[in-house]
Amino acid sequence: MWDELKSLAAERDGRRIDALFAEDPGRAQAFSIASDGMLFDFSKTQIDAEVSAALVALAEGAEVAARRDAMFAGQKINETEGRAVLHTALRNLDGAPVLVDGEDVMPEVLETLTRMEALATEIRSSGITDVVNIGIGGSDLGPKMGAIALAPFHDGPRCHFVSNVDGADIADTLKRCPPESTLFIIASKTFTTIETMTNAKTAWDWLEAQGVGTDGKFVALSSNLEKAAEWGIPESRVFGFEDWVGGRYSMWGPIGLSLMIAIGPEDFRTFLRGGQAMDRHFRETPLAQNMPVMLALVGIWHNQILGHATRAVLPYDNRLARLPAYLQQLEMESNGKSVSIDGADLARNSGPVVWGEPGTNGQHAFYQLIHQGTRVVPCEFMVAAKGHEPDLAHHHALLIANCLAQSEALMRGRSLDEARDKVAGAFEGEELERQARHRVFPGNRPSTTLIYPQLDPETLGRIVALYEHRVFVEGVILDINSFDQWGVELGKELATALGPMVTGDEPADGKDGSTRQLLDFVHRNG
Ligand SMILES: O=P(O)(O)OC[C@H]1O[C@](O)(CO)[C@@H](O)[C@@H]1O
Repeated sequence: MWDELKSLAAERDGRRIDALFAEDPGRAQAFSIASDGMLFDFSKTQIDAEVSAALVALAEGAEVAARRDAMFAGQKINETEGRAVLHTALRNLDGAPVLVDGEDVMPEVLETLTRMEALATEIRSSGITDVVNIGIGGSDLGPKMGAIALAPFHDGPRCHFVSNVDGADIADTLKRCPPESTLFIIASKTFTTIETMTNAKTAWDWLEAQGVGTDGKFVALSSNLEKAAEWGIPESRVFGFEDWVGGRYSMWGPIGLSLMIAIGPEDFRTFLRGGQAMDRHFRETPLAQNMPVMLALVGIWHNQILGHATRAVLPYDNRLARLPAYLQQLEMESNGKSVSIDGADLARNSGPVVWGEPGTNGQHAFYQLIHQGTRVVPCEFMVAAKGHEPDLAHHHALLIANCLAQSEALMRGRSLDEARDKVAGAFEGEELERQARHRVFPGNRPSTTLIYPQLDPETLGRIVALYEHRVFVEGVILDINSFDQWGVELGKELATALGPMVTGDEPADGKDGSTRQLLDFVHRNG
């Protein structure tokens, strides 16, 4: 099927997307999927009925449906770590049994959720003014992205997120927090991550130095209950989760506690319900109408078939400002691999480089390259039909107009003739030609748009689950294990070894010339 897709791509080389709309008045509807009030429109791509059928056949050939069912059934599909992959159990609110090694995990999942809700309710009414989530990667990006996204629903204490081992992060945060009314959440699946442990210790020392003490000031979220216990945090304030919740898939459970405290248990449940609705859609809808499946297949068409190495995620929703960063971990840590599940070299490129910024800001920064650069960057637009500021509806109308204008401009472009007309009054002769050429937009650049009524907890849940399943489908088709992350290990090991060389406690013998030179600079200037 890969070869067939390559030849379909070759046959379509140079064919204009706008011409496809002219040929087929029903194109927009035919290449869109509506589900639970959201609409995913992928009609502004070169995908036509034949390509779409071949992409779906690719997914069928990779047994996406069977692998999906194996994931939901608790099979150990994370094969390099021998683990099940069951973040979906965290949003399985009706409690239908989910078995791991023959045991139903749901009673414990729901009990933990209830305990989290009790603590969140207590904290929201206890005079705590500030909550600081200390975590990194999956223990930071999800709740932080969610807290920004759901700002209109934020009626709990202020929430801060400290992740970087750079002392600037915690120092700047602590300046904004009153010690007597601040709660710290240590969020770490392993409870060994150096950044998180270093920041947690600094917070601990700070409270002691302020004369406030640490009693009742810490909560721990982890799979490593033994390590959490070493901190002396009372059991009632430790929330465990199992190893079948991957870090970057963990915001639905205990790692989401800061978000739950911010928006309240009820809205957090609504967020879970949104994720659950997307799970239902993913499990029950035929592949060709399945939103995560088609989102993944559009990505495969652009990356593995057409060779576009990056993808821009462009939310026209300022509160989704951290979504691109969240998706970078979700997608690149999951599918940035060079070996297939059986350990052989990957037959094709791994997942794309994902990047982005909210619109309209990005328009005034990097869109120049997207429109006129030599490389094609497939764009993923997102926008809400309605904002949360009824008095500022004119802002929202402008926002939507800009979002739609960008996908139209990318598709249509501007021809040399049109560019000549633009500058005809100002230049003539050779200069007119030269000036006109600078104003040509090649167009025919693909984009998709995800549109939803309004960014609320349920919609956010749907969007996050949509992308999780997209990553899963892409991983299955590429034959990648999307649930391990061995590629982060080497840097961690080398950083541990370099620590004493930075402080001067050990010589830098054996290091390469560049590393020695950089260490030398630090020693002379630090
Ligand atoms: O939650 P932990 O164990 O502190 O890990 C934080 C992050 O570090 C990583 O392991 C990568 O270094 C991520 O996968 C994870 O989300």
